[in-house]
Amino acid sequence: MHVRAGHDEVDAIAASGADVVLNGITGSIGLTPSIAALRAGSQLALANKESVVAGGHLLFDAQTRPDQINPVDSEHSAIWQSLRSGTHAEVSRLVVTASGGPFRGRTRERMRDITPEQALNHPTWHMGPVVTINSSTLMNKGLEVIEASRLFDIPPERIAVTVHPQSIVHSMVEFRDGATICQASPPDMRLPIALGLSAPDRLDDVAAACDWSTAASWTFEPLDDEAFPAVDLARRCLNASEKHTAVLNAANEQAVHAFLDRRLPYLGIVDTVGRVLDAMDGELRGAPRFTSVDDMLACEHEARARADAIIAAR
Ligand SMILES: NC(=O)C1=CN([C@@H]2O[C@H](COP(=O)(O)OP(=O)(O)OC[C@H]3O[C@@H](n4cnc5c(N)ncnc54)[C@H](OP(=O)(O)O)[C@@H]3O)[C@@H](O)[C@H]2O)C=CC1
Ligand SMILES: CC(=O)[C@@H](O)[C@H](O)COP(=O)(O)O
Ligand SMILES: [Mn+2]
Repeated sequence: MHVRAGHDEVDAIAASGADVVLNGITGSIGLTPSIAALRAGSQLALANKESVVAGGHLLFDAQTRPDQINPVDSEHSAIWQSLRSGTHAEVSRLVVTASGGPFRGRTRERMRDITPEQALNHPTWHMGPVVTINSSTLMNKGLEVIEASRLFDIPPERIAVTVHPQSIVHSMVEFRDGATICQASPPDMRLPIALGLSAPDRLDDVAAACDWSTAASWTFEPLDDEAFPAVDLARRCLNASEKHTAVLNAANEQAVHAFLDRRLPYLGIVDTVGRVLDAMDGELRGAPRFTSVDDMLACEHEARARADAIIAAR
């Protein structure tokens, strides 16, 4: 067996020219292997949403042919599958579903003393710590709106978010005639992962389908943007520039780790991200587009340093 480790080795493995490379790394550290896989001509099965959020055009410019990215994030896989029902010009809106996380229905006041243990208790999915905390703050949904807009070339104002606590409808596409097509299945990542690897073909018996022999309720409710401001913040970044979305993600990564280390209170996570964005806004608007991966890394480095300073000063 050959064991390889370290950042350069991850990039080298991604660049090996496999038919499909699945990127399931957490964080924007996943961008360079994504770029390496695309440049090598591999199909990229992408769970690492941070590649899209932090990399912006750097990711898409690395493609050697159209449609080289197979979305694996469950919502984006659902949209990708639903988009088979019509053309891009026929799409009216994308509707991204959110579980609402463990604190759905709470006011901000009732979220002041949340502990890492409480926030790591996702109601429907078993996932790694960073994405689980992001689901609880709804920052995951903010990142996913950015991801959807860029993957499917749909502007933010035509992407809705609806809270669906059962996580059965993984997202939907509304078409111009009023039809809505969704992809539904019990929450199980084996399905989008398998499709990401096998597309355009479907494999047999990957995961359980919905059970129609017992009564079930699927509910949908609006997102409470006051209690969960992360989606609005992400939309503002998406409208502003690709540098804003990279800063959003980098500051959030620092804040989530600080919360998990008990150096930051729960409400401080999104608050810190907002403060970093406010501090860097003028600078980002002055040069909104990345000139290179090094430029992206420098931008992220500053965002992380500013987030760390805000966290340390609290
Ligand atoms: N879990 C899920 O259901 C879903 C996850 N995603 C996305 O997929 C990604 C992974 O999530 P998840 O599997 O939950 O996270 P986990 O924390 O369970 O796993 C993260 C993986 O990333 C690896 N990793 C972290 N840092 C580095 C690094 N610097 N270099 C190489 N590898 C690294 C870890 O390796 P090691 O173990 O060696 O530390 C680990 O294998 C995230 O972007 C998440 O948002 C999207 C949809 C669903
Ligand atoms: C499984 C998956 O794709 C996660 O990103 C999931 O979306 C998290 O669920 P919520 O963010 O909706 O709570
Ligand atoms: Mn998701």
